[in-house]
Amino acid sequence: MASSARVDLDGNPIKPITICMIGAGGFIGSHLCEKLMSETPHKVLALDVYNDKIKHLLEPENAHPWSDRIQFHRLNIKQDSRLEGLIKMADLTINLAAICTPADYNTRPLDTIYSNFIDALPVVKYCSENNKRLIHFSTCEVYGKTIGSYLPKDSPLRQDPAYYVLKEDESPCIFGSIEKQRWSYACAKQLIERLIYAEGAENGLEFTIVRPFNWIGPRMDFIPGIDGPSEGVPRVLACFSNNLLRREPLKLVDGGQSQRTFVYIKDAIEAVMLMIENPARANGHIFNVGNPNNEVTVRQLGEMMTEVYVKVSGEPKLETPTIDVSSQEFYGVGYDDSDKRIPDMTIINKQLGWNPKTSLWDLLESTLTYQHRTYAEADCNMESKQSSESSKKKEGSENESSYSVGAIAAGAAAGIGLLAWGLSALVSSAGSESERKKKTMKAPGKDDIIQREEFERDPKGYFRDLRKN
Ligand SMILES: NC(=O)c1ccc[n+]([C@@H]2O[C@H](COP(=O)([O-])OP(=O)(O)OC[C@H]3O[C@@H](n4cnc5c(N)ncnc54)[C@H](O)[C@@H]3O)[C@@H](O)[C@H]2O)c1
Ligand SMILES: O=C(O)[C@H]1O[C@H](OP(=O)(O)OP(=O)(O)OC[C@H]2O[C@@H](n3ccc(=O)[nH]c3=O)[C@H](O)[C@@H]2O)[C@H](O)[C@@H](O)[C@@H]1O
Repeated sequence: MASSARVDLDGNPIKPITICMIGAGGFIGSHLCEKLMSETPHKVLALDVYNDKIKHLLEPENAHPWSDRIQFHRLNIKQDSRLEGLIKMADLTINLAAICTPADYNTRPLDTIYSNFIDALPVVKYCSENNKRLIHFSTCEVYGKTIGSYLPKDSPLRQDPAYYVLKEDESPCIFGSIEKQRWSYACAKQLIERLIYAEGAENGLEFTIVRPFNWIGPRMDFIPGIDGPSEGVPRVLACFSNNLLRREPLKLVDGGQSQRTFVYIKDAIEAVMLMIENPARANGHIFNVGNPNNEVTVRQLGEMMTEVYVKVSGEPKLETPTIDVSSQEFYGVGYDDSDKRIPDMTIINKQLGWNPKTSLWDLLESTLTYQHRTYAEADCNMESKQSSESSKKKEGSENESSYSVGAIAAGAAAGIGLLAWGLSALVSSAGSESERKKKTMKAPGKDDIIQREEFERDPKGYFRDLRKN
């Protein structure tokens, strides 16, 4: 609970501050808001186009002790004159807003570049001009590919950490050619990092840059056809969760050979909290935030998620749990990939004493338990539609076990995540006859459908119009 006796890493009392959080309604923002509300006295001005992932923190009927400490402002930072005023009202701005799903980088490169560079410019400018501290969310993708990936496949140097460990102050940023539009995101993020760094050097902007390395957990992205467009392609955790929920084989892009390190969102949020509350130690730094101990190939991730899902759902494993797809088929022309991402932890360790704690198995178990409860148990099987009322009651009475009360309460009571683009999604699996199953999904909230439908009708036009402004 919030307490006035809280101290920073140097033993100084932490004063309550006001935070302007842009992109507060997203995956990371929702977890950060939850943490700030439940464990600190800080105030949050939460800015986003959507708020469905933080609705459970905002609803007055829940009579939260923090209701006077969080205020939602529905605005698009591309075109809203309220932005500067909100930044001025706060002590600290945290910018999370971005297009950050790889499926968009090569198919909507203009929107990706505008979102990650142009739209962030006014935020940096207002912070610099008004002497406000900025924590900006960049990405591990700024490192691009490892130096080792350019060595011959059988070179022993590929095993040498000097050729693959990614260091904030030493590693180069290695992207593919311009035709490989995958790198539009990384390149835009790199340039905004350079701009922020230059504002610090020339104009004294107090900044911290965060480079997340595949943070995963509950509420990440969307499940296509349930709380996102049926043709949408989210990040890998949601892609694989979707396949598992629908009893379809997991799709391994180009054989699933790329390697990633995954960190649990709750561990990563601890690192952000340390940055927020220790400005003297965090200002002027770029921090890798990841878990070097949780490295797997995407194929191994798929296999582990399959095993964990069998455990948490009680459903049998598919006869064919994975299939290979080419990146061109899955993402389209211009896709490319980061081969390996091991974060060096020296700087964050030295400055903030932070270390990740949760193993990959544990974080997948808690995340897939959430996914299963939120999505699978909210579905009604076609064949047993009549019994849906009793199952809804069961869903409402579920107790929280491995994840936060807030998240589960949101999933169960408010149907969080179940916003839906359509009233129902009929899904048939690609497995054997016994595994085949049809599902209808729960009805979404009316406001959410209207908002999302507008965007889904013409996402390109939506962003194109905004660019004109
Ligand atoms: N999740 C990760 O592991 C990860 C990894 C690397 C980098 N990041 C970076 O962290 C940040 C947050 O990521 P996330 O995973 O929470 O993504 P997210 O998509 O869940 O959240 C981003 C939020 O920003 C909002 N937003 C986008 N454009 C906006 C605009 N113009 N005006 C107002 N709101 C807008 C979106 O509505 C969304 O709620 C991003 O900058 C992303 O590039 C995340
Ligand atoms: O999370 C991060 O740290 C950063 O990396 C992500 O990029 P990436 O890891 O490539 O994105 P994912 O969608 O999570 O894909 C991971 C890997 O799984 C593969 N994949 C994805 C989806 C799928 O169904 N199957 C599959 O094999 C992809 O090709 C890729 O190799 C995104 O760019 C950002 O959210 C973020 O900046």
